[in-house]
Amino acid sequence: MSDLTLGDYQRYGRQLILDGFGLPAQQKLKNASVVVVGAGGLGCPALQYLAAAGVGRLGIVDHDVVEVSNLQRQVLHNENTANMGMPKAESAALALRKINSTIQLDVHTAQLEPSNARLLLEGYDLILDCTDNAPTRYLLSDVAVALGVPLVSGAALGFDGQLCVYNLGVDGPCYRCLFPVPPTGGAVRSCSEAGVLGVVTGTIGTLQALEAIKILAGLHEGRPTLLLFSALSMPPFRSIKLRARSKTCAACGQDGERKGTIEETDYVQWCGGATPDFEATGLVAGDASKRVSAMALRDALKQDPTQARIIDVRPRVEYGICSLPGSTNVPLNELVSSPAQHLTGSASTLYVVCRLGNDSQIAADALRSVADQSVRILDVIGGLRSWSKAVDPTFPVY
Ligand SMILES: Nc1ncnc2c1ncn2[C@@H]1O[C@H](COP(=O)(O)OP(=O)(O)OP(=O)(O)O)[C@@H](O)[C@H]1O
Ligand SMILES: [Zn+2]
Repeated sequence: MSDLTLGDYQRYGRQLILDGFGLPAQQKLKNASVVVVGAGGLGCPALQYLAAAGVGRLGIVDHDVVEVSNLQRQVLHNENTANMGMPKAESAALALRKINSTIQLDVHTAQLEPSNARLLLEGYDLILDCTDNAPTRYLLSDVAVALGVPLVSGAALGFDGQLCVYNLGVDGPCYRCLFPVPPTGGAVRSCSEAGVLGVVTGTIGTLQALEAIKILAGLHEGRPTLLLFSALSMPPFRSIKLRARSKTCAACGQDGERKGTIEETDYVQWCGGATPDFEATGLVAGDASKRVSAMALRDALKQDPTQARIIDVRPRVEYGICSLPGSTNVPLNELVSSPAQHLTGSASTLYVVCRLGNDSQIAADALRSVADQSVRILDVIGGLRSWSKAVDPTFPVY
């Protein structure tokens, strides 16, 4: 006997009539629960389609608040919720209730951590990883293994994306089977550093919802596959067949030594520490012999602009968006490959800037390695983000 209401038949009619879907699949969706961790670029489209398709219970976990820079791709949020600084989990729920008021939403404005992960995620049939950092990816994978539920994982950066279902069925691999050790710090870049196209997160997030619906409705073929998406290639999709679960995997293998150790694991440390956050106000101390605040750069320019040369190491496309007057653009890779070539001019101090204050440190070190004592080389803490916060509010933030 169907537990669909008359309204359900009307609402889901277009998928109910699909051959191979029908009433049985719709009922499975109605009785199913999915928790989506991250209500950002991937989580928003995923949640949107899961709610619209009638997944009976959706959990939303995100600790962050909505900002204007999210609206380019995080399609459940809007200008009002950004201006209010509303938590993303609430903002997403607000939009989802307008799409489908018949489903249950569990809103968790919380950061998923080893101490709360089991509690927040247990009781759901499936987990969606829509986050953007390695520690959370490992944590989610370990919890999915511990709870015995599939994990649909997405990632997007620049023009590229990835999609994979972990822990599927009896022998589907987990994230650790594929990546037993975390990538090294330098290899990991975030969307805020490297940029991302909204349609790319939209594509991957939508595919995450599709995988989830297939699994819940019993339509998934069950073969573990890694799907790679590259928006600038034609065709844009490639898929790689994955091996079954690794017997030696620390999490899901036979003697998995990590089993039962989630709460005791420092995932951030294991992944090489937190990404430094130089959302500077200009007040960060730093090593005074090597680093200065944006305000100190402003003062130096006021005092004697002829003695301050500014090298901006951002990529050309970013320099084209906005730049400090009098600065020279030398993208980081060019500078690092031949630093001596850029030690020209008569200024006594060379200031190195970038967007957030990370690349400028690498560039300043490269310049110091070839410079003599006559020139001081300083990088600007917090980069141009700090310049617009602490010195010139009319300078664009992007
Ligand atoms: N451990 C975690 N617990 C809860 N939410 C998380 C966790 N790690 C990441 N997230 C959330 O995952 C989402 C990732 O989405 P996305 O990268 O599109 O957003 P963003 O971090 O706001 O972007 P940007 O880097 O441009 O500021 C974010 O909303 C972030 O708050
Ligand atoms: Zn494994």
